[in-house]
Amino acid sequence: IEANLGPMERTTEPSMLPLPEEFLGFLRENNIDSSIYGATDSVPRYIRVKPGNEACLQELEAEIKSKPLKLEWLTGFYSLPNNVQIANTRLYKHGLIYGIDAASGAAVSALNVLAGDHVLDLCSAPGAKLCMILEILGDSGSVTGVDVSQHRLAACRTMLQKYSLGDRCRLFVADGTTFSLVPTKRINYIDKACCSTSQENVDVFHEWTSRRPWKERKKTARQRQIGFSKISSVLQPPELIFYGKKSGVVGLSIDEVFQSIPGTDVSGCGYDKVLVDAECTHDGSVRHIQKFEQWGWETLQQRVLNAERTDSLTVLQLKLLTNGFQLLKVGGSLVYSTCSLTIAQNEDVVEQFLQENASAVLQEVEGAKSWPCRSGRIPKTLRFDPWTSQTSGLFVAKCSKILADEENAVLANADEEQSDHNKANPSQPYMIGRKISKWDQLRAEWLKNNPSRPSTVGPSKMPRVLLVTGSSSELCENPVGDHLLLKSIKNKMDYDQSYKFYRLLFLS
Ligand SMILES: C[S@@+](CC[C@H](N)C(=O)[O-])C[C@H]1O[C@@H](n2cnc3c(N)ncnc32)[C@H](O)[C@@H]1O
Repeated sequence: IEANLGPMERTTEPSMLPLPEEFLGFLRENNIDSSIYGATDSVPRYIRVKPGNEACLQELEAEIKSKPLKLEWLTGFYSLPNNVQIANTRLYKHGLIYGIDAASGAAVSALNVLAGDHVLDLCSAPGAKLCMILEILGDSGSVTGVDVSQHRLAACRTMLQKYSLGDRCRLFVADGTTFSLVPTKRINYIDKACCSTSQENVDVFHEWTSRRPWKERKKTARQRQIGFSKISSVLQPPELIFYGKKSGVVGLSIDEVFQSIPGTDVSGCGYDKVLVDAECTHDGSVRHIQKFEQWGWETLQQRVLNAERTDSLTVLQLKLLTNGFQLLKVGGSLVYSTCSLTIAQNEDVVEQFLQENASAVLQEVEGAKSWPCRSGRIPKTLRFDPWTSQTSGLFVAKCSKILADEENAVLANADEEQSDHNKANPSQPYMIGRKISKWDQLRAEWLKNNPSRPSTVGPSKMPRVLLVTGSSSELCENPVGDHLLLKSIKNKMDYDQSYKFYRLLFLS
């Protein structure tokens, strides 16, 4: 594994921390070098400066008596000696700088957020990455932050308010594995028939305030509950704990904001960018591990290493990644990151996800060639660690959502097909695209060049079967139309199955 990961520049010095035996066992099991916990002194403290406030850094320098060093590889980031405290400085108190590790900044940068994007941050609390996304977004688009922990998300809300970044943000306490709300701006694209919108609820969201009377909050919660039972079968409805003036919520009815899109329909109206900064064992976060010195090393076993927790974590990570991808629009990008250095929580999760999702394609992270990080075990994935990067440990993988390859090929020939189609004699069989010759050779080459997308599915190596069917080569104006087409194919398959032509085990 180490050979695949590439060399980690390190010393053989053991950790200076009195790590407990169970933790050392966990590190050995996962091939993680315990000396990273001795590298804490060489990992600087990083700050990000709100764009346009770089000139104030001289004032910071005078206050902390140390010069912030500009990070050449990451815009807006500066490093400080790790023993410097910024909490009492004017810039920090006025929300012009905030602490965020450079590796975390790289994960956000990998997302390549553009003006106007609608972004989903599926595990957003306490919110450093969310703040950075909002800063990059500026005055367009929206960000939806989701976290299962109410108190952590409340801290995130405080952060947004302190840094005056909440205008385009909405925050939901919800389970990221089942969250299913798309950006409200995209709702027009959805066939209203699939999401019943009640006309009885005429109440709309007014500007958010933390001082809404208790009665009003209760009324809203009750209406939302009613709306939800009509719209979706999700058991625990998301709780909206904050929304900014331009987050797309103000002026909408409860039904409109809590419109849940069933299953695969989301592709046409989903988010442009999704960040899944998943819950993990935090073993790469050297500062986090250091804190157990104060919290007591015995709690590390229960908080980090509990076997039940670590086993179910990979299941949770895969579910978060899968649901995040489900909510991504076709053509959008998703970044999966964790602050664990284990293979199980990173490459293994990504590999399994790619096997199960044919429309997910791993992408090279733009600009990463100049970043001080290593490649993960899967090409195109990145690993940051204290020795190589002088940052906390972080794994980053980026993927995009494409139409299935075959559909792409059909689209590429769309013009050609269109003219053929116009000339076609309806009594003759209709052919899509060019005739494919040398099929077996092409297939073998493709499989060799795409090892992450094998011809089999899952550990039992079921063959992956592609069913090609045909319809008009013009895309349906409404994405639901294409979904209905897929449903009609499934009906045909079910019919075949019921007559035992073949057994339908998977349909993706
Ligand atoms: C690594 S932290 C995220 C850090 C955050 N992105 C930031 O930059 O500050 C992981 C978060 O995932 C949240 N989490 C755990 N299980 C979740 C779930 N099922 N759905 C959504 N969030 C979850 C945790 O509460 C925690 O806040």
